[in-house]
Amino acid sequence: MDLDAITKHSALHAKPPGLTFHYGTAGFRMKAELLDHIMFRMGLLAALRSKQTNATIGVMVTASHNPEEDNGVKLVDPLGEMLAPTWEEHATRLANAEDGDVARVLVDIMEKEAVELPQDAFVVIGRDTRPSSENLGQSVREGVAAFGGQFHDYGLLTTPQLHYMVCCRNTGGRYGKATLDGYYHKLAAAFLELTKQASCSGDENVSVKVDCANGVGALKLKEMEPRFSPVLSVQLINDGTKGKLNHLCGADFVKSHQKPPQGLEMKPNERCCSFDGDADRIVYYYCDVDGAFHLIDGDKIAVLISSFLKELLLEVGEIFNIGVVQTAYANGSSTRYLEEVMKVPVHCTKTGVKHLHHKAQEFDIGVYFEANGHGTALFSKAVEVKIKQLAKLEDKKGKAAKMLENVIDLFNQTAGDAISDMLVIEAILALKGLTVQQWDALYSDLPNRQVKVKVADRRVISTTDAERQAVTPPGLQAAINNLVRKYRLSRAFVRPSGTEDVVRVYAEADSQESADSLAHEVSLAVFELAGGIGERPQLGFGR
Ligand SMILES: CC(=O)N[C@H]1[C@@H](OP(=O)(O)O)O[C@H](CO)[C@@H](O)[C@@H]1O
Ligand SMILES: [Mg+2]
Repeated sequence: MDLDAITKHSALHAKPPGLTFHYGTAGFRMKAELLDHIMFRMGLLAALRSKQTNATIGVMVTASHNPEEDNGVKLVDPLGEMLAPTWEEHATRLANAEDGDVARVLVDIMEKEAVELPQDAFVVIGRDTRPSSENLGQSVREGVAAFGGQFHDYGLLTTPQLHYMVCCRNTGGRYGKATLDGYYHKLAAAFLELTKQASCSGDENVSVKVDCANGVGALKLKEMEPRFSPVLSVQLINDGTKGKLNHLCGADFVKSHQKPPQGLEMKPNERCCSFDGDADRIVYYYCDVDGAFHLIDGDKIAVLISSFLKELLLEVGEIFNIGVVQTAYANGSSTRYLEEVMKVPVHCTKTGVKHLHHKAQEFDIGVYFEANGHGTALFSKAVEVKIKQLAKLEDKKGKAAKMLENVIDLFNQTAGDAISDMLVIEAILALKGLTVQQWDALYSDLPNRQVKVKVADRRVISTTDAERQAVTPPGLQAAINNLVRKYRLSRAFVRPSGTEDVVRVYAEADSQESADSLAHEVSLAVFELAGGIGERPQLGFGR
C-alpha cells in the first residue's frame, strides 16, 4: 500500500467541510454532490475488507427509493450479506477523516483488524440509473485502484443482482454464475420448472403490470422477460423512458401513500406490482370493482410464501423449523394470522434488513419481510442438502421436494429482490390456483398510519423491545400508552429514522379515522416531549 499515493489521491476527492457522515441503515445516503469523497474512500475500504476476508467484496452505488438527486453507497460482504457492524464503524470513521488523515485512519483500521497486506483485493461494483451514479462509480474504482486492488465494474445492476454476484464469486460458482446471464438463467430455469407443475391457474393468461419506479429494475426485467414470457407476461410501466426516478411511483410511494403510482391505469381486479428504485422491494395491489384500492404489502407476501412453504414441507414429510421475521411496522393482523391461524412462530427485530436477515438465519427456513416489501426466504445448508436428496425420489414426496428445490433456487437468498420475489409470488399463485383477490382475502389489514415529526435532535429518542417501546425522553412512552388506551385494537410506537432526519410515528387501530387520530396525538406527544421544531403536527400532515 502506497500511503503517499493514497494521500495524494484523497486530495482529489476532497471532503466537503463542516459535515459529518454516518454509515446508517442503508449505508451512506445524501445529496449526490456531497458523496464523491465517500465513494473514493469506500473503494479504499472495500479493498481493505477484501484483503481481510480474502474474498470479493461488493460496492453498490444507489439511493434506492430516495429522490433522484440523492445517491448513496453500501458495501456487500462475502456471502452477499450486508457489511458487518464493526466495519460500519470503520466506514463512518473513514468517511469523516480530514483529507490528510485518510491514510492514517486506513492504517489504524488495518492494525485493529489484523489485515495482511500481501493478500489480493478484489471488488465488484454496481450502480443504479441515477445521473450521478456513473461518476460516483468512477470514484469508487479510483479508491480500489489507489489501494492496489482489482475490480470488476458490472455497470447498471439492481442491488440484489450485485449481492448475487458477490455470493457467486465467493462460493466457487455453487450459488450460480457471476454474470447477468447466470442470474437470469438460474431464476428463469427454476421458475419455468416450478410453473410446469401448475395444473390450474386462478387467473387465465397470467399477466402483471409492473411499475418499475423509472429505475434500474425496468432495464433488468426487460432483459430477462424473454426467458419467462411463455408463462408470465409483464407490462412495464414507469420504465424510465419518460418519468423521473421514484417520482410519484415505485414501491415506497405506493406503500406510504396507499394509492397507485402515476402512469398506471388499473382495470378492476387487474394484478399490479411496484418495484423501488433499485429493485430490492416489491408490493402488489389491485383495484376492486367499486374502485377501492387494495395494497398487498410485505406482510401479506410473507404470509403467502410461508404458508406455501409450510404446505410443501408437510408433503415432503420433513420436520424443519420455519419462522417468520418481521419488524414493528408489520400490520398487527398479519402477526395474528401467522401465529394463530398458520401456527408459525413470528419474531420481531429492529428496522433494517440486516437485522431481519440475521434473525432469519437462525431457522432451517426463515422468511423475512419488511412491511414495505423488502424480503426473501433463507434455507439452511442442511435443508438444501436434504431436499436435493429427496428430490431424486420418484414418488409424491419426491415431487414436492423437487418443487421445493426449485423454490430455493428461485429465491435470492442474499437480499430482498423484486424480480425474484415477483417470480416466486407468481409461481405460488399459479401452483395454488389463487387470484390476487383470494390472496388478499386471507386476512384484513388493520387500518394504519405512518407520519414523520421533525425534532431538533432525533437521537433524544432511544428505544427498546425491537423499537416498540421508547426509553427516552422520559414520559414519552407513558404518554403513548395513555393515548393507545383510548382506541380499539390499537398499537403505536415511535423511533428515530435511520435514513432521514425525522422521527417516525406508526399507529394502527380499528378504523382509519382512529389510526389517523392516534398517529396525530402521538405526533403531538413527540413534538412536545422530544424537542419538536417548526410547525406543530396537524392532522393529515407529515405523511
Ligand atoms: C418504516 C420504513 O419503511 N423504514 C425503512 C427506512 O428506514 P428508516 O430507518 O425508517 O428510515 O429505510 C430502510 C432502508 O431502505 C428500510 O430498511 C426501512 O424499512
Ligand atoms: Mg431499495
